[in-house]
Amino acid sequence: MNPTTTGPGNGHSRAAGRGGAARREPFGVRLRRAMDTRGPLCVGIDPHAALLADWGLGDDIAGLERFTRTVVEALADRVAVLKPQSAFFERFGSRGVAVLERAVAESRDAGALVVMDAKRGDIGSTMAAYADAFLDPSSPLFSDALTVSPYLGFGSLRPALDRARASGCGLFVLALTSNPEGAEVQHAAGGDGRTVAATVLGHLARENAGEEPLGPFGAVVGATLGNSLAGGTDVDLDIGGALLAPGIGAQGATAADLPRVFGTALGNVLPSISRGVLKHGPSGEALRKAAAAEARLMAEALA
Ligand SMILES: O=c1ccn([C@@H]2O[C@H](COP(=O)(O)O)[C@@H](O)[C@H]2O)c(=O)[nH]1
Repeated sequence: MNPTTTGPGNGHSRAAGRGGAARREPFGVRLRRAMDTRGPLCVGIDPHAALLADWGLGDDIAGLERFTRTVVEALADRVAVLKPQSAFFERFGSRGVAVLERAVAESRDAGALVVMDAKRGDIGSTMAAYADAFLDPSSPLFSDALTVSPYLGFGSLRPALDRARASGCGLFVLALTSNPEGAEVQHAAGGDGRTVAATVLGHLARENAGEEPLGPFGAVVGATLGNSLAGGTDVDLDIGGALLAPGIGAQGATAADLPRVFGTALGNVLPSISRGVLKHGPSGEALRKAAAAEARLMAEALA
């Protein structure tokens, strides 16, 4: 992470407008550049009730507003990616969503890429509406990328895949999640004998084929997976897209786990930390120091 970075690092300029009348560079190009110049780190904006209390804030809209503004002002001009967790905003209803809208716009204006962690997934016709909500440049929640769930069938994501590509955006598709319960679905074998995770990753590799330096479609693969991918699995993480790796910090994984989990795909990993950085607030300076230290650790681990 370059602490002196202040300009837009996301291929988006005010001149082009937030939605961007000019054609946006593909997400994989923008993400690679952001990781290379700002450091390979995604910081999650997860305003847990417990964190609001730790920061001396109320579990109310004013607390949510202050928390979010502090994180965006401290980090959006220097970290590669910010990842607001939509659930923590939705729980305050429309006023929480308004805070989220401002956070997305201000983060992007300050140069961070925004991955909206909303984990949407539905039948194709409804996926088209989710694509309108998060991947249409005219939407108030327009983000650089969206997390999506493939468990209604990878093909049900088609409207979001197409919209993301057309808008210069990306998707992160759940493949091997960081929580222990994920294995019962993701390691299950389908009719062809392949695990669900391998099938999802195979689809992503095909969608990204020919895209350099990274395709627009990434996978979520938890940093918590330990040795579970070491030999004897059908999982291939070389999908030509980024691997968003949550689970570092509060969920127990560390930078030292990354080489073991990701093997030859290590160079495409985007480590993600929420509480592990946010616990250093409410001081903006302390948040910046924590994020810079994590970015350094991650860069070393991925080198
Ligand atoms: O497999 C997954 C997918 C998403 N997440 C999300 O990342 C953050 C993790 O927060 P920490 O405080 O760093 O544990 C959170 O928003 C999750 O919903 C994940 O953890 N695992």
